[in-house]
Order: sequence, then structure tokens, then C-alpha cells
Amino acid sequence: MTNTQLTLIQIDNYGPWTVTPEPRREMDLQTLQSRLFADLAQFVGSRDGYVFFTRFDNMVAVTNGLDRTDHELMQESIRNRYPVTLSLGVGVDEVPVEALERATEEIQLAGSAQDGDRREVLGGEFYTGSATGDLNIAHFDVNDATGKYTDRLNEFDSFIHIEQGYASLMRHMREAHGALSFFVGGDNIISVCPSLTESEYRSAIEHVESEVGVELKVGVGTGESAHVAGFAAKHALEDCRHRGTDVEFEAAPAQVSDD
Ligand SMILES: Nc1nc2c(ncn2[C@@H]2O[C@H](COP(=O)(O)OP(=O)(O)OP(=O)(O)O)[C@@H](O)[C@H]2O)c(=O)[nH]1
Repeated sequence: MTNTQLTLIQIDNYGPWTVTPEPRREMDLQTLQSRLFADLAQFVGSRDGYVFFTRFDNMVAVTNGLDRTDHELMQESIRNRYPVTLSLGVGVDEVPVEALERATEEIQLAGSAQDGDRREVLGGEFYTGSATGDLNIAHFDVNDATGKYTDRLNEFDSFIHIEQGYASLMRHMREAHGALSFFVGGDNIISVCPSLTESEYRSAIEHVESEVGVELKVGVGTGESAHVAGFAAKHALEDCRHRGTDVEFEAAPAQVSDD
């Protein structure tokens, strides 16, 4: 059984801030958002979690291994260095979308994203265990994106193909399995999944190919943290490349014991 701990990260009162006292230069907002994402990626990543930029004003992090103190430190560090603050909601469930629902409730019940006096909410449930089966990460990749798109089409038309594949996959994984899929650049999509069978992954790949004509392969890893599971998924994806297969699983290597 999986135990996924997810954190919803929401910038407090960001909409009004972007237009006060008048609209701010767009590239300044883009710089702030991408630097904030980079800092959160470093903070969460150094504790073996993953964070996804989603809409930048709201981000989703896989935070198994990060406790309440880590979350408080994240808020403090951003408050000290940025003109904005963060609210954090945390949820745990076997099904990733259910964990996100709980995390979201924590923030939504405390007020609106655009309430001037709702700041730095921190609420929810933390998972204190750590088992190798806690997280399933699936790393999807478009087959030969370089040959089919990057080396043949202009960047915008390549982007349309990749985004269509992403839109089709993210909807299917959400609706069929409660899995959360995030575009991470290039032709890569990372899905945080409950336990799924090989045929369920194959159906997802077939669904995307029949709906939008984009061919995918997927490596699936499990582990006690997003990093461990995600790293195993990357190895499984390499196995797909070497074996010419479309779905491969790889468990995280066993921990080396001191005794
Ligand atoms: N975020 C992320 N991006 C990656 C990773 N590996 C490759 N990419 C991106 O994906 C792009 C395409 O690389 P590949 O997927 O290796 O190339 P491909 O042409 O699709 O070839 P095959 O995957 O072997 O079919 C690269 O330019 C990178 O932007 C990864 O592990 N993580």
C-alpha cells in the first residue's frame, strides 16, 4: 500500500500583489516565480522530496520525509527573502488526489487565496512512517521526441504535440487512477501514482496514442521518498530504452545496513 504525503504550496494574496499599486512588469513576475520555484526545488529536493511548478502561484510537492518543522522552516526562509509569503496544506493518502484534496481543504477552510489577512497557514496531517512501498513514481517520456519533433518542427509546433500528450495523459491518470501527472520539461511527465499494474500503465499509453497520436514509454519506481522512487523510475526508463519496451518497473535498491 502506498502512503503519499503531498503539500499544496500557495502564495498568499498573490493576485492583488501583482497589480498593487499598479500592474507589475511581466518579466519581473516571471523572475520571481521561477526563482521561488528554484528555491523550493532546492529546499524540498535536498530533503529527498519533489516539487512541481503547476501554475507557479500554486505548487504541489511530494513531501514524504518532511515534517512540520521542515514546513515551518520553508515558510520562514521564503518570508525572510521574498516579498510574498506561503501557505502550506499537507495531506496523506494511498491515492495521491485524495492526499491533495486534504491538503487543499486545510488552506481553503482558512480563507481565500486573495484574503489580505490569511497568511502563512500551516495545517494538515504528516506521515511519520517510512517504508519502501510508500511512493510510486512513474516517469513518462515521448518516444523519439528529438527525431519526430525537435529536429523537424519549429519549437511552437513541437510544443503543441508535447502539450497534447501531456493533457491527454494527465486527464486519464487523474480520472482512471487518482494519479497526479506533471510536465517537467522537454518531453517528460512525472506521475505520482497509487499501486498500478503493468496493464494499467499500458492502457494509459494506448489511450494517449489513440487520442492524440503521441507515443509514450514509462519507467516506474517505488521508494520511501520521491527522490528514491523517482530515481528508480529513471533507471526503469533506461531499461525501456535498452530493451525496446514501453513499460518497466524498478524497485529502489535495498538500503545498505551498517551491521
Ligand atoms: N526533466 C527531465 N527532462 C529530461 C530528462 N531526460 C531528458 N529530458 C528532456 O527530454 C528531452 C528529450 O530527450 P530524450 O527523451 O532523451 O530524447 P528522445 O528523442 O525522446 O529519445 P528517447 O527518449 O530515447 O526515445 C531533452 O532535451 C530534455 O529536455 C529527465 O530525466 N528529466
